[in-house]
Amino acid sequence: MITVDSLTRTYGAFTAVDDITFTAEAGRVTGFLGPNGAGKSTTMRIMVGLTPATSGRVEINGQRFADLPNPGLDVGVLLDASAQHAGRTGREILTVAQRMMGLPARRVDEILDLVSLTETEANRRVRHYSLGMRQRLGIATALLGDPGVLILDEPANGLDPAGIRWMRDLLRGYADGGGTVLLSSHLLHEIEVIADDLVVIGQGRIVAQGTKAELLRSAGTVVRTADVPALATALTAAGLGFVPSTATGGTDALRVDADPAAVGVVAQRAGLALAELRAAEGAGLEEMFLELTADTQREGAAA
Ligand SMILES: Nc1ncnc2c1ncn2[C@@H]1O[C@H](COP(=O)(O)OP(=O)(O)OP(=O)(O)O)[C@@H](O)[C@H]1O
Repeated sequence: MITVDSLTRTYGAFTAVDDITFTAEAGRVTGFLGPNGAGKSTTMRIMVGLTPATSGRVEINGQRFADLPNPGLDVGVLLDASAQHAGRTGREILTVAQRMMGLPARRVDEILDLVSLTETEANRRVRHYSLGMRQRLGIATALLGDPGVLILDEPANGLDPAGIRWMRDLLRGYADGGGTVLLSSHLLHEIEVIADDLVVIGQGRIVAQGTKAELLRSAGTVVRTADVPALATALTAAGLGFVPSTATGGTDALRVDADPAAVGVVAQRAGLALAELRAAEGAGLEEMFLELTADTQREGAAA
């Protein structure tokens, strides 16, 4: 379990992480989601002692990272897959880590097998690795000490669809076995399929958090009709909030902050024919993400 308590990090007058509090639970995959520059990497760097917090604290299974005697046995970390020594082979990098953690030599072969890096690939220098291979090696290093907690910053970056699927299955199995997984992404779709819980951050502040199911539920209803202005008038008269929806791919839809039954009643009373009426679910989460972070984005749209 990872506990983040009132964490703040400032750089001069700039607040990169602004009083954030959340928990990543054991047995669950927690997605840490936010647009570029939101503060995800800074938070993760603080978690593993690479950046000091200005205030607040982080505990990993009840202990500060700095107090863990052999951190690799408690927490696996992948912050930047390209930050590996380019002149070493994958096997050498894992062997150094294996020795530092005091693990048996056979663990290197086990882990290479687990991340599907072949013998030939393992003996190649990292400068010749593709980004996807670097991610696999980074995940291998994180998993080497069989830790109970994984902290992964954008781990799907550079993986092809089969690689993403592989990683998803691996992390799912890890969490199902009782592990804690915290993974960040600025891509909602990447995280939506794998996360059980979501923490959404924008401009250093948490803008939403909860189980994925809860956040999906709160996404409302997508409703499509040929006469959007009339529907908008009826919804306003009924006191229901709404925004234009892109979920249907057209401009003839709204997303309403109410359940489908309530929206259906409003439409029926207004004598409007509906082409579509459904819970917003996955599509709604994307809109919610864009909406939640719209005020706080620095670098344009998130996905
Ligand atoms: N050492 C530093 N000095 C000054 N500002 C910094 C420093 N490190 C990070 N920042 C700023 O803090 C903010 C948060 O950066 P961070 O890297 O944590 O964002 P992020 O959510 O990980 O973004 P991305 O998805 O782009 O990786 C950014 O505006 C960044 O420029």
